[in-house]
Amino acid sequence: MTRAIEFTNVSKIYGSGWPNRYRIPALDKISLHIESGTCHALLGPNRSGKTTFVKLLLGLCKPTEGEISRLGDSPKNKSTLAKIGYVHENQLFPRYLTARELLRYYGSLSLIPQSKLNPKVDALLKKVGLADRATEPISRFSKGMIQRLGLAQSLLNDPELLILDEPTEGLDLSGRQLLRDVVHEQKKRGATTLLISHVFPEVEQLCDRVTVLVAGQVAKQAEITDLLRDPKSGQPRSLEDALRPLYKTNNP
Ligand SMILES: Nc1ncnc2c1ncn2[C@@H]1O[C@H](COP(=O)(O)OP(=O)(O)OP(=O)(O)O)[C@@H](O)[C@H]1O
Repeated sequence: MTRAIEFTNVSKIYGSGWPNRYRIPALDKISLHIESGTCHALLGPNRSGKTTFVKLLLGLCKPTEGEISRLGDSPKNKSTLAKIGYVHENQLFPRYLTARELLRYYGSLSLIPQSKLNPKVDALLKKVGLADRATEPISRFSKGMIQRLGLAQSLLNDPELLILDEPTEGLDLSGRQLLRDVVHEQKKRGATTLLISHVFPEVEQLCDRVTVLVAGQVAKQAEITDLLRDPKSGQPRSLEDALRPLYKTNNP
């Protein structure tokens, strides 16, 4: 198995004030890898460093120390961004564009040839349940509709790595099923999904493996099947029960 993501001894300290009067440690020498073709959950209490991990992965900020490999390359190599899809819990799109215009715009940025773009956009609008509202401006869309549009946008380039950052916020039951279908399709294609979530049942359903960050450090890494069984009694248990002790830990 190849590794889609690899962090080796990565730390990130934010500087704040002038000149860096306050130093805020967000990640502290974390090492972890994520195998290609799996769905991996990144969990942890508030301010444990999850967003910082994603920002480093996307090359939006630089590590203070350590090495990062993304799809076999450094995040400094921007060309691998074309192989990544990203969904954020609060998608911000130009509200005057229609759903179809928005997807065409992002598709052009992904260098999808024009001949393939229109059929692809129409297929994705259908997939996420927005085909009947494709020509309306996004300003008329509900939160769930915008989340669905964000999911469509993240799939335009058939991503090798799909990052889902709190993706179910605002999604109804069928939207959540859609998300499950998308993750299963990713796996079938041998593509990787990274899910950042506070919704444990969703993680139980979707993920193969889990990493829990606490106070900027890796507090646990395990197969989901191992976590869903109490090691002492052998009885089944929920992910929430398995991870509760880690969420009681105080952040720095
Ligand atoms: N741009 C920044 N400047 C200074 N400190 C920051 C910055 N971004 C994040 N931090 C700090 O880094 C730490 C980790 O934040 P981060 O957003 O990575 O956590 P998180 O696990 O995503 O939290 P949450 O679950 O609350 O979204 C926090 O103490 C936060 O205040």
